[in-house]
Amino acid sequence: MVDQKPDNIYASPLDRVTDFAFDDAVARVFPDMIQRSVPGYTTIIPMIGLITERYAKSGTNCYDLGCSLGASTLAMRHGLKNNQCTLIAIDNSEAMIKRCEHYIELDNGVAPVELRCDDIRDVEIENASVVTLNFTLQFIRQEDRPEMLKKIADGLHDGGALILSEKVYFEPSQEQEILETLHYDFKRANGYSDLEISQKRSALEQVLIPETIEEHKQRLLDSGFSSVAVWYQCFNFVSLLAIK
Ligand SMILES: C[S@@+](CC[C@H](N)C(=O)[O-])C[C@H]1O[C@@H](n2cnc3c(N)ncnc32)[C@H](O)[C@@H]1O
Ligand SMILES: O=C(O)C(=O)C[C@]1(C(=O)O)C=C[C@@H](O)C=C1
Repeated sequence: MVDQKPDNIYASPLDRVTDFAFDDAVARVFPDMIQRSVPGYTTIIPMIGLITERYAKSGTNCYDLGCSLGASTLAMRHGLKNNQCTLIAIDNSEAMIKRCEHYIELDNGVAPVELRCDDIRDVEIENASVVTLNFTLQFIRQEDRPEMLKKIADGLHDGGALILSEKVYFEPSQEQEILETLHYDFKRANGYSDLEISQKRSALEQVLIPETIEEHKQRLLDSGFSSVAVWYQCFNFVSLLAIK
């Protein structure tokens, strides 16, 4: 078993809250952290498998960009049971990749998985039928996002799919306030204290930059995708399916 712990990273008062990073401490608590923090995560993961099954084509590559511990990777792998594809999972956090290796070893899927520790902005996307960005693009600098999405669209075959899950924000601000409040209610219902919520909020402020659903849709269309649908939303977390 890979050792994993409950998330109490922000439970005690910190003198100074530093920027959130995907380091060893986060990697150790990550399964607990993401499930308790992202409304709908436990629904989105199996649906990534289902979407992969529909769009994957034998003889192509499937990519999971920002794979963390491989939850989305393994969902994709299970969706590949009827296809001969190579699954390429990439993350630039060494702590995540080291642990991800163990989770992949423990899994009984058959599709070969290539695990790479690399910056997804620097890797080539080629001969692809399915690409997943499950809560990763939000951590990429905004000015780098158009090029990243254009590279993905260029690397996909016609009819190929990008699954893009993101935290989003809303305009007008009243809508934002309602959905953000419900997100914090979700965290509280999952056992996070007000202190944990506020310290994590400060840690993420400069690191996780959400955009509106409209901005995401327009940029995907501008990047070369022919259609974009929101297939899932819970509060301020959404998942889009973009088809080339
Ligand atoms: C919220 S997690 C992704 C969760 C994962 N996809 C899942 O479904 O469980 C975001 C991941 O993106 C990775 N990441 C952020 N920026 C990256 C970059 N430029 N290149 C590669 N990975 C990156 C982080 O290290 C982190 O593991
Ligand atoms: O928005 C928040 O408050 C979160 O905790 C979200 C979020 C995410 O969307 O990735 C941020 C960091 C961790 O990876 C887990 C969850």
